[in-house]
Amino acid sequence: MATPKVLVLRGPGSNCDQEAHFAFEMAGAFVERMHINRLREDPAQLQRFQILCVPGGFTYGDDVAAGKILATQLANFLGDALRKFRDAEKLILGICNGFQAILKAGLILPPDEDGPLATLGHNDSGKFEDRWIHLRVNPNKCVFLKGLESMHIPVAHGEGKFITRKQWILDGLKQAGQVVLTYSHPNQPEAQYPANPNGSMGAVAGLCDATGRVLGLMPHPERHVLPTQHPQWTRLGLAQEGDGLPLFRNAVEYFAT
Ligand SMILES: NC(=O)CC[C@H](N)C(=O)O
Repeated sequence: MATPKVLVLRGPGSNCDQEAHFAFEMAGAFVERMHINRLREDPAQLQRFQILCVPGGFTYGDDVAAGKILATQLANFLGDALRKFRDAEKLILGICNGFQAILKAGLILPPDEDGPLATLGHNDSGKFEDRWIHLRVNPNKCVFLKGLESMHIPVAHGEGKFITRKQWILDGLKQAGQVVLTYSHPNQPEAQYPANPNGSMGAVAGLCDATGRVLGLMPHPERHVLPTQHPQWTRLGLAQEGDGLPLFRNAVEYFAT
C-alpha cells in the first residue's frame, strides 16, 4: 500500500491541528503541519501531498465571519495550486473552521452567477454549542465516509448553521447525494434543536463536492479516534475504536495500490 502524505494546513488561530495530525497518523498516513504563510511562499509544495486537511479553530479570530479570511487567502493566493491538487484526484477535508473556510472558498460548491450557493452562519441558539451529537451518514460517493452509517462525535462551534441561498439548492444537493452527513435524533425525521445544534437547513452537518473527494463537516471526527475519548466509555464499555477513526482510515486506504 502506498502511504499517503497529509498536509494539515494551519493558520493563525488554528487549534485542532495537532488532533488532526494524530488522527491521520493513527490511520496510517505521514503527516506534516504547515502554516499557510509558508505555503504561500511556495504554493507548489502542495503537490507533494495526497491529502489536504484544513483543521478546526478560530483562524484570524473569526473576524468578519468564521473561516472567511482563511477562505479569502485560499482562494486568492492558493487558488491555482488548490485547483491543480483537486483535479489530480487528491482528497481535501475541512473540519469545522476548515469546513467554513473551504466552503466559503468555493472548493465544495462553486458559486454561480448570483454568488455563493451556500454558507455557514451563526447558530440559531445565538451561542457556542460544545457537546456530543449523533450523525446519520449517507456516504454515497464520498471517499471519506465509505461504509459508515452513523457517528457519535462532538461539535464545538458558534457559526455552524448551514444555509443555502434557496431551498432548491438544498434539494438539488440532496438529490445529487452531496448531503452526506446530517444531525440525527431517533424520533425526529429531521433533527430539531438541540439534536441539530445550530439550526442547519435540512439538519446538514457535512457536505461533499460533486466528485466525492472533497468533504467538509462541522462536527469533529478527530476528537473521537480513541475509544476512551467517549464521555461514557466506562458505563457503556470500551469500543474497539473511536467513531471518527474510520473517516481518516478511508482517506488513507483510498491511496492503497
Ligand atoms: N471548533 C471550531 O473550528 C470552531 C469554528 C469557529 N471558530 C466557530 O466558532 O464557529
